[in-house]
Amino acid sequence: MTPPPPPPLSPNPRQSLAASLEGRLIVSCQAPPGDPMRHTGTLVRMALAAEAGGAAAVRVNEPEVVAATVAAVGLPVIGLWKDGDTGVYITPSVRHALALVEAGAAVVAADATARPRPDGSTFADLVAAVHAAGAQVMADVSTFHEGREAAAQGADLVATTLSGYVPGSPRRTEPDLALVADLAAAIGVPVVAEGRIATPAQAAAALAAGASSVVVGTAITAPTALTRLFVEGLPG
Ligand SMILES: CC(=O)N[C@H](C=O)[C@@H](O)[C@H](O)[C@H](O)COP(=O)(O)O
Repeated sequence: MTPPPPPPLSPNPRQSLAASLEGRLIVSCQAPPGDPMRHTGTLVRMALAAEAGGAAAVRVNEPEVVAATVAAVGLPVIGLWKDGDTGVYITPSVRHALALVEAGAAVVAADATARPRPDGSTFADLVAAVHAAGAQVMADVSTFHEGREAAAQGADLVATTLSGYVPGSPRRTEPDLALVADLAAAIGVPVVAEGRIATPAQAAAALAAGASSVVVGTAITAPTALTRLFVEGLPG
């Protein structure tokens, strides 16, 4: 009797998530404090629209919104938890990170700059805790050095999110494609281009610079900021 065929190899979830994002768009569905769009049901609808439009994943703020998005949307959810707006405010502690995993985030995005974290932990502590809980980590960095360190500390993805937004990182109006290119040439984990990508051409340029995927937020999901841009562009 011929033996039964071996069971199919179980896919490595880490590799399969990275593969599902390769060359694709991630939509950041967030709204700042006080914005009329900052409403869980509204943010979930933004994520559904991103899914309908062909996005590969969504990036979502706060555990409650992560949980509601996971329940309604069939895409991987990259969760972050913004707490405050100075210093380390994107998923600043291990507690914040684990709350996002508990809410169903497949990936936790967290500040991976060298600045002190409020719970005294290191970025490596956060990576270890998130991995032990079964999720992956996207390191939000502002410089090449931080990106290389984050990869060495076990980050699964490195994103240019904080370039231009921390002390010592010059304010910019354009995406930091030089940082994308430098990181992509130097580190062995996927580099995500994020921050000020405002057009499809800029998204394509980010991929050409070596990004494995591209996050777009404001240009897709921020009607208040976009309205203001048009209003300020009018004469008088
Ligand atoms: C610096 C910071 O706190 N960035 C945040 C990170 O989650 C969001 O406010 C941005 O909207 C997001 O990075 C996407 O960028 P853009 O909206 O430029 O496409």
